[in-house]
Amino acid sequence: MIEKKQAGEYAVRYIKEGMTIGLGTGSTVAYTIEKIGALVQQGLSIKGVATSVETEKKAAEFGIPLISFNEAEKIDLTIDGADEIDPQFNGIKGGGGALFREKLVALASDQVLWVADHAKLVQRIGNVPLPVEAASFGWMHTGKLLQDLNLKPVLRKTGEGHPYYTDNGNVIFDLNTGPVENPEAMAAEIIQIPGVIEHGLFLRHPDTVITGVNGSVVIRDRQS
Ligand SMILES: O=C[C@H](O)[C@H](O)[C@H](O)COP(=O)(O)O
Repeated sequence: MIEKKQAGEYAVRYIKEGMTIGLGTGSTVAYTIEKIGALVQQGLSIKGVATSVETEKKAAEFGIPLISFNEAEKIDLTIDGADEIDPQFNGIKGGGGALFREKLVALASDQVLWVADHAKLVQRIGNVPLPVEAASFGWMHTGKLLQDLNLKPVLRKTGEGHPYYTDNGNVIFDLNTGPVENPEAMAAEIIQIPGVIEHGLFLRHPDTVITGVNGSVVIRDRQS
Protein backbone atom coordinates (compact mmCIF):
# COMPACT_ATOMS: atom_id res chain seq x y z
CA MET A 1 0.00 0.00 0.00
CA ILE A 2 1.50 3.29 -1.13
CA GLU A 3 0.65 5.25 2.06
CA LYS A 4 2.43 2.70 4.24
CA LYS A 5 5.43 2.79 1.94
CA GLN A 6 5.61 6.60 2.02
CA ALA A 7 5.43 6.78 5.79
CA GLY A 8 7.70 3.80 6.35
CA GLU A 9 10.43 5.05 4.06
CA TYR A 10 10.26 8.65 5.29
CA ALA A 11 11.12 7.53 8.83
CA VAL A 12 14.75 6.78 7.93
CA ARG A 13 15.37 10.54 7.84
CA TYR A 14 15.37 10.42 11.65
CA ILE A 15 18.27 7.96 11.74
CA LYS A 16 21.77 9.21 12.52
CA GLU A 17 25.11 7.49 12.17
CA GLY A 18 25.98 5.22 15.09
CA MET A 19 22.44 4.94 16.46
CA THR A 20 20.93 1.84 18.00
CA ILE A 21 17.49 1.52 16.41
CA GLY A 22 14.48 -0.38 17.76
CA LEU A 23 12.91 -2.08 14.77
CA GLY A 24 9.14 -2.49 15.09
CA THR A 25 6.97 -5.12 13.47
CA GLY A 26 4.41 -5.09 10.68
CA SER A 27 3.80 -4.23 7.06
CA THR A 28 4.53 -0.48 7.39
CA VAL A 29 7.81 -0.72 9.25
CA ALA A 30 8.82 -3.42 6.76
CA TYR A 31 9.35 -0.55 4.30
CA THR A 32 11.53 1.22 6.86
CA ILE A 33 13.62 -1.91 7.36
CA GLU A 34 14.12 -2.32 3.64
CA LYS A 35 15.22 1.32 3.33
CA ILE A 36 17.57 1.04 6.32
CA GLY A 37 19.08 -2.03 4.67
CA ALA A 38 19.80 0.01 1.53
CA LEU A 39 21.45 2.75 3.64
CA VAL A 40 23.57 0.17 5.45
CA GLN A 41 24.74 -1.13 2.07
CA GLN A 42 25.77 2.45 1.29
CA GLY A 43 27.87 2.65 4.46
CA LEU A 44 25.52 3.76 7.25
CA SER A 45 26.67 2.29 10.55
CA ILE A 46 23.79 1.48 12.93
CA LYS A 47 22.67 -1.44 15.05
CA GLY A 48 19.14 -2.79 15.17
CA VAL A 49 17.14 -4.36 17.98
CA ALA A 50 14.29 -6.45 16.58
CA THR A 51 10.87 -6.57 18.25
CA SER A 52 9.86 -9.92 16.76
CA VAL A 53 11.21 -12.98 15.04
CA GLU A 54 9.57 -11.73 11.83
CA THR A 55 11.50 -8.45 12.04
CA GLU A 56 14.70 -10.25 12.98
CA LYS A 57 14.44 -12.28 9.77
CA LYS A 58 13.59 -9.27 7.65
CA ALA A 59 16.43 -7.18 9.07
CA ALA A 60 18.91 -10.02 8.51
CA GLU A 61 17.63 -10.41 4.95
CA PHE A 62 18.41 -6.73 4.28
CA GLY A 63 21.83 -6.88 5.92
CA ILE A 64 21.07 -4.83 9.05
CA PRO A 65 23.45 -5.68 11.93
CA LEU A 66 21.40 -6.81 14.92
CA ILE A 67 22.07 -6.99 18.64
CA SER A 68 19.79 -8.46 21.28
CA PHE A 69 17.71 -6.18 23.51
CA ASN A 70 19.92 -7.09 26.48
CA GLU A 71 23.04 -6.16 24.56
CA ALA A 72 21.74 -2.67 23.83
CA GLU A 73 22.97 -0.21 26.44
CA LYS A 74 20.29 2.17 25.24
CA ILE A 75 18.07 2.55 22.24
CA ASP A 76 18.25 5.91 20.52
CA LEU A 77 15.22 5.63 18.29
CA THR A 78 12.44 3.10 17.77
CA ILE A 79 10.41 3.08 14.58
CA ASP A 80 7.19 1.08 14.70
CA GLY A 81 3.71 0.81 13.21
CA ALA A 82 0.32 1.08 14.92
CA ASP A 83 -3.22 -0.17 14.45
CA GLU A 84 -4.99 2.99 15.66
CA ILE A 85 -3.85 6.41 16.87
CA ASP A 86 -5.95 9.12 18.51
CA PRO A 87 -5.18 12.88 18.64
CA GLN A 88 -3.57 12.52 22.10
CA PHE A 89 -1.20 9.87 20.64
CA ASN A 90 -2.87 7.01 22.49
CA GLY A 91 -2.61 3.96 20.30
CA ILE A 92 -3.53 0.33 19.88
CA LYS A 93 -0.80 -2.04 18.78
CA GLY A 94 -0.42 -5.78 18.49
CA GLY A 95 -2.39 -6.63 15.37
CA GLY A 96 0.65 -8.69 14.41
CA GLY A 97 1.05 -10.14 17.90
CA ALA A 98 4.31 -8.34 18.73
CA LEU A 99 3.00 -5.90 21.35
CA PHE A 100 4.97 -7.19 24.35
CA ARG A 101 8.43 -6.88 22.80
CA GLU A 102 7.38 -3.69 21.05
CA LYS A 103 6.36 -2.10 24.33
CA LEU A 104 9.55 -3.12 26.16
CA VAL A 105 11.80 -1.83 23.40
CA ALA A 106 9.83 1.41 23.00
CA LEU A 107 9.94 2.15 26.72
CA ALA A 108 13.74 1.82 26.63
CA SER A 109 14.01 4.27 23.72
CA ASP A 110 14.97 7.93 23.78
CA GLN A 111 12.67 8.64 20.86
CA VAL A 112 9.70 6.75 19.42
CA LEU A 113 8.41 7.24 15.91
CA TRP A 114 5.22 5.64 14.57
CA VAL A 115 4.63 5.13 10.88
CA ALA A 116 1.17 4.44 9.52
CA ASP A 117 -1.26 4.97 6.70
CA HIS A 118 -3.73 7.80 7.20
CA ALA A 119 -6.63 5.41 7.94
CA LYS A 120 -5.06 4.56 11.31
CA LEU A 121 -5.85 8.05 12.64
CA VAL A 122 -9.09 8.02 14.66
CA GLN A 123 -10.83 10.34 17.10
CA ARG A 124 -11.22 7.56 19.65
CA ILE A 125 -9.33 4.25 19.76
CA GLY A 126 -11.16 0.93 20.07
CA ASN A 127 -12.66 0.36 16.64
CA VAL A 128 -10.09 -2.36 16.07
CA PRO A 129 -9.78 -5.24 18.58
CA LEU A 130 -7.44 -4.56 21.48
CA PRO A 131 -4.82 -7.36 21.71
CA VAL A 132 -3.91 -8.70 25.14
CA GLU A 133 -1.02 -11.14 25.55
CA ALA A 134 -1.72 -13.75 28.23
CA ALA A 135 0.20 -16.70 29.66
CA SER A 136 -0.60 -19.94 27.86
CA PHE A 137 -0.92 -21.67 31.24
CA GLY A 138 -4.59 -21.52 32.12
CA TRP A 139 -5.53 -19.17 29.30
CA MET A 140 -9.15 -20.31 29.52
CA HIS A 141 -9.30 -18.90 33.05
CA THR A 142 -7.64 -15.63 32.08
CA GLY A 143 -10.16 -15.37 29.25
CA LYS A 144 -12.97 -15.83 31.75
CA LEU A 145 -11.61 -13.05 33.96
CA LEU A 146 -11.54 -10.75 30.93
CA GLN A 147 -15.07 -11.82 30.06
CA ASP A 148 -16.23 -11.14 33.63
CA LEU A 149 -15.11 -7.53 33.11
CA ASN A 150 -17.23 -7.47 29.95
CA LEU A 151 -14.15 -6.94 27.79
CA LYS A 152 -15.42 -9.43 25.18
CA PRO A 153 -12.23 -11.44 24.63
CA VAL A 154 -11.75 -13.66 21.60
CA LEU A 155 -8.81 -16.06 21.61
CA ARG A 156 -6.66 -15.39 18.54
CA LYS A 157 -6.30 -18.48 16.34
CA THR A 158 -4.17 -19.55 13.42
CA GLY A 159 -5.67 -20.27 10.01
CA GLU A 160 -5.84 -23.94 11.04
CA GLY A 161 -7.93 -23.07 14.08
CA HIS A 162 -5.23 -23.64 16.71
CA PRO A 163 -4.43 -21.03 19.36
CA TYR A 164 -1.99 -18.43 18.03
CA TYR A 165 1.23 -18.33 20.04
CA THR A 166 3.41 -15.23 20.26
CA ASP A 167 7.20 -15.21 19.98
CA ASN A 168 7.15 -15.46 23.77
CA GLY A 169 5.04 -18.63 23.81
CA ASN A 170 1.94 -16.82 25.07
CA VAL A 171 -1.58 -16.53 23.65
CA ILE A 172 -3.44 -13.41 22.50
CA PHE A 173 -6.96 -12.36 23.35
CA ASP A 174 -8.47 -9.76 21.04
CA LEU A 175 -10.88 -7.62 23.05
CA ASN A 176 -13.89 -6.18 21.25
CA THR A 177 -14.14 -3.15 23.48
CA GLY A 178 -15.67 -0.69 21.04
CA PRO A 179 -14.58 2.96 21.36
CA VAL A 180 -12.57 3.35 24.58
CA GLU A 181 -13.70 6.36 26.63
CA ASN A 182 -10.95 6.17 29.22
CA PRO A 183 -7.82 4.38 27.94
CA GLU A 184 -5.91 4.86 31.23
CA ALA A 185 -8.69 3.22 33.25
CA MET A 186 -8.95 0.35 30.80
CA ALA A 187 -5.18 -0.21 30.82
CA ALA A 188 -5.17 -0.32 34.63
CA GLU A 189 -8.12 -2.71 34.68
CA ILE A 190 -6.56 -5.16 32.23
CA ILE A 191 -3.01 -5.25 33.59
CA GLN A 192 -4.10 -6.24 37.11
CA ILE A 193 -5.64 -9.52 35.87
CA PRO A 194 -3.48 -12.52 36.82
CA GLY A 195 -2.34 -14.25 33.63
CA VAL A 196 -2.20 -11.05 31.60
CA ILE A 197 1.33 -10.35 30.39
CA GLU A 198 0.74 -7.08 28.52
CA HIS A 199 -1.89 -5.21 26.53
CA GLY A 200 -1.77 -3.29 23.29
CA LEU A 201 -2.74 0.10 24.73
CA PHE A 202 0.22 2.44 24.25
CA LEU A 203 -0.80 5.64 26.00
CA ARG A 204 0.47 9.11 25.02
CA HIS A 205 3.24 7.13 23.56
CA PRO A 206 5.07 8.14 20.34
CA ASP A 207 7.04 11.38 20.12
CA THR A 208 6.21 11.65 16.45
CA VAL A 209 3.63 10.10 14.12
CA ILE A 210 4.30 9.99 10.38
CA THR A 211 1.36 9.14 8.18
CA GLY A 212 1.21 8.68 4.46
CA VAL A 213 -1.66 10.45 2.73
CA ASN A 214 -2.43 11.42 -0.86
CA GLY A 215 1.07 10.94 -2.17
CA SER A 216 2.91 12.71 0.64
CA VAL A 217 3.52 12.44 4.37
CA VAL A 218 2.15 14.32 7.36
CA ILE A 219 4.35 14.64 10.43
CA ARG A 220 2.80 15.23 13.84
CA ASP A 221 4.78 15.77 17.04
CA ARG A 222 3.25 14.96 20.40
CA GLN A 223 2.15 18.03 22.34
CA SER A 224 3.54 17.85 25.86
O1 LIG B 1 2.04 -6.53 16.46
C1 LIG B 1 2.13 -5.76 15.52
C2 LIG B 1 2.39 -4.34 15.58
O2 LIG B 1 1.92 -3.67 16.71
C3 LIG B 1 2.21 -3.57 14.30
O3 LIG B 1 3.09 -2.50 14.38
C4 LIG B 1 0.80 -3.06 14.05
O4 LIG B 1 -0.10 -4.13 14.04
C5 LIG B 1 0.70 -2.29 12.71
O5 LIG B 1 0.95 -3.13 11.64
P1 LIG B 1 0.89 -2.68 10.12
O6 LIG B 1 1.99 -1.72 9.90
O7 LIG B 1 1.07 -3.97 9.36
O8 LIG B 1 -0.45 -2.08 9.88
